Amino acid sequence: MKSELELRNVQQRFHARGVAAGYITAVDDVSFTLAAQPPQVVSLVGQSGSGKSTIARNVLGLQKPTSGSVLYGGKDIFKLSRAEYDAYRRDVQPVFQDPYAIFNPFYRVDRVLWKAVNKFGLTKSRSKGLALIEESLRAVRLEPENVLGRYPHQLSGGQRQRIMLARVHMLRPSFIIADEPVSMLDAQVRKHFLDILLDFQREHGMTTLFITHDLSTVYYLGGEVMVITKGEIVERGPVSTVMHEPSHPYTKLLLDSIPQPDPDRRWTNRITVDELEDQERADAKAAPAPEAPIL
Ligand SMILES: Nc1ncnc2c1ncn2[C@@H]1O[C@H](COP(=O)(O)OP(=O)(O)OP(=O)(O)O)[C@@H](O)[C@H]1O
Repeated sequence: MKSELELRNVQQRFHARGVAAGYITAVDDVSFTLAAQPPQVVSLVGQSGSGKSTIARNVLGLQKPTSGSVLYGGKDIFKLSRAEYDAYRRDVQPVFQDPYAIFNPFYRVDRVLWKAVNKFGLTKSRSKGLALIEESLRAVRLEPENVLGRYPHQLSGGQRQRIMLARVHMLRPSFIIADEPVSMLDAQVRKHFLDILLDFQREHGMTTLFITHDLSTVYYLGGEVMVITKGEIVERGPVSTVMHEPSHPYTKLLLDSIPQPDPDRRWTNRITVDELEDQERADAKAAPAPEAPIL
């Protein structure tokens, strides 16, 4: 049975100097569910510092929330048995922004793929392992002879990212947690990467949580989107609805801040959270005063 990933009232605080409380709340009472079936793409979009990566780290079990829980198949991931944890680690796969940090510069890139074959016991035979690696490289539109045997610095950023996707393809997880995976890639390579994720959804039934600050990427992927600001998810819905009829003022500001590719229309709408607060204060002032309670 395919599992479900759920965040239930997750709060993440970090100690911080120079703030009165002595801590900041990076993630504030966040709850959402990601279903493995039907496979879906859910984007989590928000500005820098809004808490996106912290949520990714919570989901991946890299950071235990201060309170609340992360559930996989209904069980708290921080309380899994060894065997359950191993199953979870295989079924929920990360893809990060900078795969260069994951590759060891002294080893050929093949090692990352062989490690997955061996760690998860995909096959014991070397020839079958190689066949699996080659099949997965082709699935992410890489020619094995062009990448195998090379060192990480001999590949482009887009090729390194696709090697990480080949690893995902071999493991066939139910969930991919992709944290800003395309922000360092140019438009063409970015599109390739997103198309592969969409293939994974359609052909292999994988659900992706796609973390980004870029609304055009969210638009391209489709599916659902969750909008986060200051650690709180303020809106969730189908991408087309949220983009065309945003219900939260922050989402409206985020949409207004998309640069226009028109040289005659200069992009002046820079968005800041302070600006949002100013606008909220102005709205509050403009709103009619609440009626006096009838005593
Ligand atoms: N380990 C940590 N210790 C202290 N503060 C942290 C830690 N990790 C994150 N933070 C703070 O928590 C807040 C949310 O950070 P987070 O990295 O989750 O945001 P983000 O939306 O992913 O930003 P970006 O898009 O820039 O990566 C920020 O104020 C950040 O400085």
